[in-house]
Amino acid sequence: MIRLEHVSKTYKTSTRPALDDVSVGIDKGEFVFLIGPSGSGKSTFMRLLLREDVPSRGRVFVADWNVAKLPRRRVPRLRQRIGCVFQDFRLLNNKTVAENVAFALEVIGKPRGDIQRVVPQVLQLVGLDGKADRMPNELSGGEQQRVAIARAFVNRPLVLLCDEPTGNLDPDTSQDIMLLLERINRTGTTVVMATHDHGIVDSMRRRVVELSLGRVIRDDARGVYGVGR
Ligand SMILES: Nc1ncnc2c1ncn2[C@@H]1O[C@H](COP(=O)(O)OP(=O)(O)OP(=O)(O)O)[C@@H](O)[C@H]1O
Repeated sequence: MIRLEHVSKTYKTSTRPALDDVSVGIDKGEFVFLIGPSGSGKSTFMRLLLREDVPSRGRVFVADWNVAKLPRRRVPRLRQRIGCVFQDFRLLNNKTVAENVAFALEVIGKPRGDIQRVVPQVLQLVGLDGKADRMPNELSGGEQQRVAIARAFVNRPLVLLCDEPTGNLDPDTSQDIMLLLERINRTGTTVVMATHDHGIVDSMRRRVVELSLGRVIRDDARGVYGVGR
């Protein structure tokens, strides 16, 4: 589903590469934690998958797309198939919960009838039925993250990229969000999650890819965060 082949990325203003000869393959339906200290290259990894940037060297594949080679007009289609969830939720604060989720479908031109059918379904999936008409500021942080996950998932992406999705949440709420991400993963969606959260990585025992200074220094099938980090 995702393949990086000898990928290096050096930003113009930087001397050392943000990614340095990274080769990683992620199969459909995998759940992968991307860990490493601040500046190790996790966000760069995700940005290359979304074609927000292109590698300086090497090749990036998502599904069958050679991402860096995609014509510009095809990039929206790639991004439609990749859902994104962030630490700071990034909801539209002047729209209700249902409208936030619906908006993701409106912008890609989904028919109104489809939108009215699938939005309640996905809100139920994420445990927000009954909250469709609330505004984001009337929700807890965990609930806001559920809205963000619903919005990322409503179009059934191939891949869900989660950048520190529990970074603003307390441990119990974080566990609930992880259960939700696991449920989404069980639908066959590939999940890649960048995190600094030791507790979560250690409790889930999923694949762990660790970056350090832009290099993959560990790739464990059922990993933990690591001793002493
Ligand atoms: N747009 C940019 N221009 C120049 N250098 C950048 C840019 N984005 C990232 N970098 C550099 O690339 C390296 C990797 O950064 P990246 O954001 O990928 O790390 P990260 O692991 O996601 O960090 P964090 O955990 O803090 O989000 C860092 O040295 C960073 O300073």
